[in-house]
Amino acid sequence: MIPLMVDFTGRKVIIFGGGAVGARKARYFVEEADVTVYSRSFHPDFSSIPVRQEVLDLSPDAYSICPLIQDSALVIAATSDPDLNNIIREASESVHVFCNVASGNPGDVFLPAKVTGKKFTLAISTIGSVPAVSRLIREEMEKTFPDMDELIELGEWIRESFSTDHADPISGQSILYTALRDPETRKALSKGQMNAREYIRERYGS
Ligand SMILES: C[C@@]1(CC(=O)O)c2cc3[nH]c(cc4nc(cc5[nH]c(cc(n2)[C@H]1CCC(=O)O)[C@@](C)(CC(=O)O)[C@@H]5CCC(=O)O)C(CC(=O)O)=C4CCC(=O)O)c(CCC(=O)O)c3CC(=O)O
Ligand SMILES: NC(=O)C1=CN([C@@H]2O[C@H](COP(=O)(O)OP(=O)(O)OC[C@H]3O[C@@H](n4cnc5c(N)ncnc54)[C@H](O)[C@@H]3O)[C@@H](O)[C@H]2O)C=CC1
Repeated sequence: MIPLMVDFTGRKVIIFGGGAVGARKARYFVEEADVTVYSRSFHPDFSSIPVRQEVLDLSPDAYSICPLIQDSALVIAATSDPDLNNIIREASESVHVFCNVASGNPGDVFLPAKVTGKKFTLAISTIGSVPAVSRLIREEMEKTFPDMDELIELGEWIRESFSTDHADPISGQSILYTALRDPETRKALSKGQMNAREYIRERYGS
């Protein structure tokens, strides 16, 4: 399994199954992708998720599923019937489209737990074994890096303000590398961007 960040803008995501799990997956993609959900019933959460909802009783044969997924970027098999989900997975494979499977044989795509800010995304996965651990790690990351966006903004400023050949005399590493690892930087940052910049100018400025 190889992690990637994928741009789904303008891409089609097809979800089969409109239960709680289908709704969670729809919410995961809806901000970016063009999402259609096929199901014979829809969870109430769908009333607040702007996706195309198609009422359909799916029969367990790949031939009827293939036309629905042909030009999609990702298929999600989230019905409550693992056998049907497996058939959706096989249909996806036959038209060379990636497939995520909620229950049944594992698909070839897993959805991670994620922490997202303005300038970053952290994704955590146990590749299907214990999703509760992914959630635990996600919560730990949120506690450890509440200032991630601030840190990135500071990093951008350091890169603009110091030339790349200006190394820290003590560590010999670049200012960017050293200042981001300096615990005093994080302390200063907790009092604001200007405070952190002032600290870095004093500590690392030439
Ligand atoms: C394979 C995968 C499907 C996929 O690829 O989409 C999958 C499958 C299953 N999840 C199940 C249960 C739970 N899922 C969670 C939570 C999350 N599950 C997510 C992803 C994934 N879940 C993918 C693998 C990701 C990985 O490996 O890390 C997260 C990360 C993202 C998301 O989907 O939102 C989200 C964390 C969100 C957050 O950050 O909070 C919790 C914990 C909780 O909610 O507290 C529980 C209960 C405890 C437990 O069982 O661990 C069950 C058993 C169903 C049953 O039989 O009851 C299955 C089915 C099976 O395992 O067969
Ligand atoms: N991947 C994950 O993160 C998790 C997966 N699961 C598994 O995901 C599956 C779905 O879970 P829920 O959404 O809670 O189930 P659910 O029963 O609430 O929803 C299933 C949906 O599939 C539809 N459906 C089933 N057969 C159909 C058919 N032949 N044609 C058209 N629509 C059909 C139903 O109408 C319903 O809308 C379950 O097998 C569950 O064990 C459960 C928890 C977490």
